[in-house]
Amino acid sequence: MQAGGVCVSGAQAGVRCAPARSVARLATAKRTDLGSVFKTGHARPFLAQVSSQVATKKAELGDAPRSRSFAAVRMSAGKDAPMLTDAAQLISSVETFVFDCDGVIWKGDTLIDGIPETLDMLRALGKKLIFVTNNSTKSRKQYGKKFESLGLDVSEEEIFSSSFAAAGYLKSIDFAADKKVYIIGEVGIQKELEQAGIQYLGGPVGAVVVGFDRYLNYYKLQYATLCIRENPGCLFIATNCDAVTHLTDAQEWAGGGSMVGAIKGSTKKEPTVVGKPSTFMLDYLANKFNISKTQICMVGDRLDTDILFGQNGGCKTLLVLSGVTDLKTLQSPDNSIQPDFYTNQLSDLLAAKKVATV
Ligand SMILES: O=C(O)COP(=O)(O)O
Repeated sequence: MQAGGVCVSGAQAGVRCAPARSVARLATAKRTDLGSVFKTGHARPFLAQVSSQVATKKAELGDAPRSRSFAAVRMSAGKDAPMLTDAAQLISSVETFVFDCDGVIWKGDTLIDGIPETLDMLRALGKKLIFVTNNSTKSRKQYGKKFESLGLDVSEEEIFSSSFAAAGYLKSIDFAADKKVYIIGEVGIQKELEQAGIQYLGGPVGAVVVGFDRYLNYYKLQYATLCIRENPGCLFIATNCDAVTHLTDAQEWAGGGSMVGAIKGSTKKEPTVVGKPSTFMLDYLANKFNISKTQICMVGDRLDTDILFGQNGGCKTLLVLSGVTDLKTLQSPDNSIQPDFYTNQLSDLLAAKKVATV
């Protein structure tokens, strides 16, 4: 278990992660609060680095590196995606909506405008709703509580997180019962591994799972590196490679891709990615609910994860501009990932209701 910045798993048991408490404070700070957070002693150099990354991040957004471990990657033929003008037509053309969470449903812990009404409308129209998040910090059960705390009626069975995907992937390959997993990540991965009956404390380590980890430190990097480099057959699994995430709605923060990038750097190995855009979760849920993927509309705010995920699975795709992708990035000549449609935010689908009631 890892709690409050103390690492109590694997080789680094009991090691205090110096900047962890400050990171936790920073996570709840608005941009204007950063000054007071900076005054904390040991956090200053660390936070100075964070601040400069935040300043340059927006310019980098269209350039998130893609893992080569994905299955086939479908790119559109360089034609700009049209803006969604007929929400009713899109809604009637599919049976299921798969929603990304961060940037579509919420930003950090803040609900995006119009979400409850939009979900209610889609449910009233008989659509199946599924929520898929690359953020591995929570288990499906914990996400259920998050939805509830935001006033959304979503059941655990409708939620698929990359923490769940990591455990599901290991089960799907019959991960050896006598081997353990070493986790760079937070409690969500631990809980999902427990649920799947997979051990993650001690050795021998047969797989390293890397997810978003606010308590990352050098010892964790070193232990994961040793396992991957020196344990014969040790797997390197990434929950996701997202460049940024929303710890708060006030700014974007270094995402799970930064932790995965560190291990790629030290091992020179490519991970098996189980989160979006890998189709592992899509295949799983399509199979579980017996849904044809052509009857799914994938809605997301990221091109290189959500939209690619939908396209890799043969789904319709809708990009919303309420998250990390802006219109400029979508329409940049450097962007080769074009959704079927784009719109400002999910609640634009409510236009279908207006049409129906006129
Ligand atoms: O927070 C992340 O890294 C990604 O989360 P998302 O898949 O819900 O957008």
